[in-house]
Amino acid sequence: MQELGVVHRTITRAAEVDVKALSEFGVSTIHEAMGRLGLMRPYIRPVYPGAALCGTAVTVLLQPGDNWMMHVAAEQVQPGDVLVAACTTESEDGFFGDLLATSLQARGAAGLVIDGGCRDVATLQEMDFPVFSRAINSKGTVKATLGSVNIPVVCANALVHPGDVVIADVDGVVVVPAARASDVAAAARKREDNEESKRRRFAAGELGLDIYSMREPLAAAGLRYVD
Ligand SMILES: O=C([O-])CC(=O)C(=O)O
Ligand SMILES: [Mg+2]
Repeated sequence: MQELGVVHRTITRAAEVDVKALSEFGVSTIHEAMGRLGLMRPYIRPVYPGAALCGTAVTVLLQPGDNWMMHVAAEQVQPGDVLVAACTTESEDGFFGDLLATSLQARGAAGLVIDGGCRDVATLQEMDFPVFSRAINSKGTVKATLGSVNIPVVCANALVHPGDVVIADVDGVVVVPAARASDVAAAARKREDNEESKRRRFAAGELGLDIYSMREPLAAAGLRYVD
């Protein structure tokens, strides 16, 4: 996050096949599958119900109150990319709205994750352009200060390199490093299959106490039942 005034035009995106594989899983499953890593802070929320996205990161570092770099970043977006916008300091300004969304959508973007504010939300919902932000805020921004595009950024506590896979749904936002995308997708599949068998047992009335063999360790820990 140190390099200002630069646009990296060549980035290595995660393989399409891995992005597609990851798109089949929810954020919680992927976060667990990668060893409980990669989550953004939970204050990043979808701006409308049902918003969800999965794609490769194009990153942008913004200055507070200034969305100049969003327009610079738009040119670097390719179909299937998710724009990930970090800010040099905490800011809830309305950096993004339906005009920028129209531009990104025209370039095939899969959505936006921004550690800042977003506006024009009703139109974004109509457009079905998924945005995850820290605030919904009408407050306008100027175009005067350089940031950077496609540098590694920290967005809501998550380190994001250009080309990483970003997945967002109602549970939150998770970032999978491009080099781990294939392994994490395989681990997520395994986890989901395992959960499905547990789901069936819970539905049939079995208790977690028995499914997870908890009775013995609970007794060893001194748990007493009083009738
Ligand atoms: O224009 C801006 O600065 C942000 C906005 O509202 C839009 O993109 O529609
Ligand atoms: Mg607007």
